[in-house]
Amino acid sequence: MGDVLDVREATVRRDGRAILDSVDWSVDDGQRWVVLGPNGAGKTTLIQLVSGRMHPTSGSVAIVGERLGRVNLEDLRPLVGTMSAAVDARIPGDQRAVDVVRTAAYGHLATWREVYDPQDDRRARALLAGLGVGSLETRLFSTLSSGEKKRVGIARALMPNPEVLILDEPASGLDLGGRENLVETLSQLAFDQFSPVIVLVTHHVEEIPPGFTHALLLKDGAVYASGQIGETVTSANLSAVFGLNLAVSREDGRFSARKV
Ligand SMILES: Nc1ncnc2c1ncn2[C@@H]1O[C@H](COP(=O)(O)OP(=O)(O)OP(=O)(O)O)[C@@H](O)[C@H]1O
Repeated sequence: MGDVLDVREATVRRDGRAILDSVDWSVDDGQRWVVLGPNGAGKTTLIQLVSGRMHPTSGSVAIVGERLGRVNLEDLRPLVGTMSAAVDARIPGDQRAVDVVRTAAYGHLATWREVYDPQDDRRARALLAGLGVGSLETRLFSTLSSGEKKRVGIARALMPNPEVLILDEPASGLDLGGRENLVETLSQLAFDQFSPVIVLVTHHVEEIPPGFTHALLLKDGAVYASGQIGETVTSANLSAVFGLNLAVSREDGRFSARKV
């Protein structure tokens, strides 16, 4: 039983089809997970379950011991911070970076009152600085580059001090430099013992930051493999999941994969 996330035989049915099929997943404190799988494998659906945005059709999902269905989804949401393109798209562009982050303390997307707790203010600025965008705190969100927006989005997700940080394809759309810089920042977060549990959804093994400990491979809505990252992100497993012969290698904590 996972003490932070506990998913048991979770099935989600849509249009008569199991888009998530009897998924078991246990996540404990201190773990950093990557979720991999081809398009349509069910990654987004699983993330919606464990961030309290959707109920399973059958089976159970518990977040820090609180089981979906027994508590209000609204009460569970502050436990999970999410950074995704979908959340980014809802952030009003006329908000300053620091406001985008500190409003998250109250679950809002935009400033709705002028007076903030100075502690929130300090925390928002410290998170921006920690993510390397401290100098941009007064810039309007709409004027930030894609990479800068992603860093502000991660600071925002961390603001309520969640138990779980979910990063849904954080490197998508970034150029090579932006990706490498973000992977480095995420690696620092992964190695930081004070970071919450981290779940990273990605399509590319090159985007797995050093320091990640576990991997979950999804195929056709079901778990194909799950466990320690080195034993799970293997040539045999990825070849089976993606349906082509892949050679996976790992150097200095970084993975790469190519067709053979
Ligand atoms: N509301 C819905 N109704 C019907 N089918 C759905 C619904 N939501 C998702 N699906 C289907 O469920 C499957 C899994 O979708 P999901 O978005 O979870 O996959 P994913 O692994 O995140 O894919 P991608 O990598 O393309 O983002 C897909 O085939 C999708 O079309």
